[in-house]
Amino acid sequence: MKFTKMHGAGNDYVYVNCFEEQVDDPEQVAIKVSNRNFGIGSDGLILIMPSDKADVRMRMFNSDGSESEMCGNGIRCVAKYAYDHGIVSNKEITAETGAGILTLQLFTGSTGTVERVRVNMGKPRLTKAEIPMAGTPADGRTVGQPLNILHTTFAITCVSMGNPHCVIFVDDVENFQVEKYGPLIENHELFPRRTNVEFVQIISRTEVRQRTWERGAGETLACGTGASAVCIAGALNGLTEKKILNHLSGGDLELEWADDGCLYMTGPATEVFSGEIAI
Ligand SMILES: N[C@H](CCC[C@H](N)C(=O)O)C(=O)O
Repeated sequence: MKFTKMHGAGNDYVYVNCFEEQVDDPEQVAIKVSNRNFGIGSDGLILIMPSDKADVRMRMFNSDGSESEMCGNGIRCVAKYAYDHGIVSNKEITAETGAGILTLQLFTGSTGTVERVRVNMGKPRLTKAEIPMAGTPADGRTVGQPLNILHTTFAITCVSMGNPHCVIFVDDVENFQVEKYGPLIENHELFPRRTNVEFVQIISRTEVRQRTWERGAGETLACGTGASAVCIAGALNGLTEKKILNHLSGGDLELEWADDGCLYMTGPATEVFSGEIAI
C-alpha cells in the first residue's frame, strides 16, 4: 500500500490515495499503521477517495480503528494532497465528510504547493440529541453544566462539529492531568458514542491554549474540530470573542464563528514523506 504521511499542527495521519489504492479493511489498517513502534506511527488513517457529490471524499479512522465523522486537521491535509498531487486544480474545493459537504479555500506558497487551508466547518450542533448525549431534554444544550469525575466537579460545554466534543476550561492547562481525566470523560456514560475532550486555558478574550484528549487516539498535539468546538464553547460561555487564536500543542489554528452561523478554521497542512507498507 502506498501512503503519504502528513500532519496539521502536529496531528499526524497516514494518508492513502484511494483514487489509486484500495484499502479493504481500514479499521485494521488504521491500528497497524498508527503504531509508533511497530507501524508507521500516526494518530490514525485517512482515506482520500472519489466522491459523487464533491471534489473529494475523506474517511478518517482513529489509531484504535474506530471511524470518526470528521477531522479538522485531516481535511486541510486532504485538500493539500488533492491540489499538490493533481486531483483538483481549483483553489476552492468541496469535500464530502461524515459531517456533510464542506467548502475549503487553499493558499499556496512560493513553491506553488498548498501551505494553509481555510475550511468552512459548517454550523455547530448543540443539542444533546445531536452530540449525542444521554439525558433530557434531548433538544437542550449543555453549556457550563457540572460533571463530577473522581471528586472533582468540571463545568462542561458540549458541541458537535460532526463529531462529539466536551470542552472544559481550566486554570493551568500545562499541569492539568489530561491522561487521568481524559479517558474517564471520553468513556463516560453521558456520551453513548464516546467523546473527544478539550482542556482549555483562557489567555485573553481572543487567545486560548488547548490540550486535546481524542476519542480513540489519546492525547494528540492538535485537533481541528476540537479547536472549532472551543471557539463555540468560549463564545457560548461569554469567555472569549467569536474570533480567536488557539495555541495547540503542535501549532496554532485561527477560528471564527461568523455571522452566517458557520465556523471557519484556518491552519497549516504539511506533507512529511511518502512510502510503501505491506498490509
Ligand atoms: N484530530 C481530529 C479530530 C479527530 C476526532 C476523532 N478522535 C474522533 O473520534 O472524533 C481533528 O483535527 O479534528
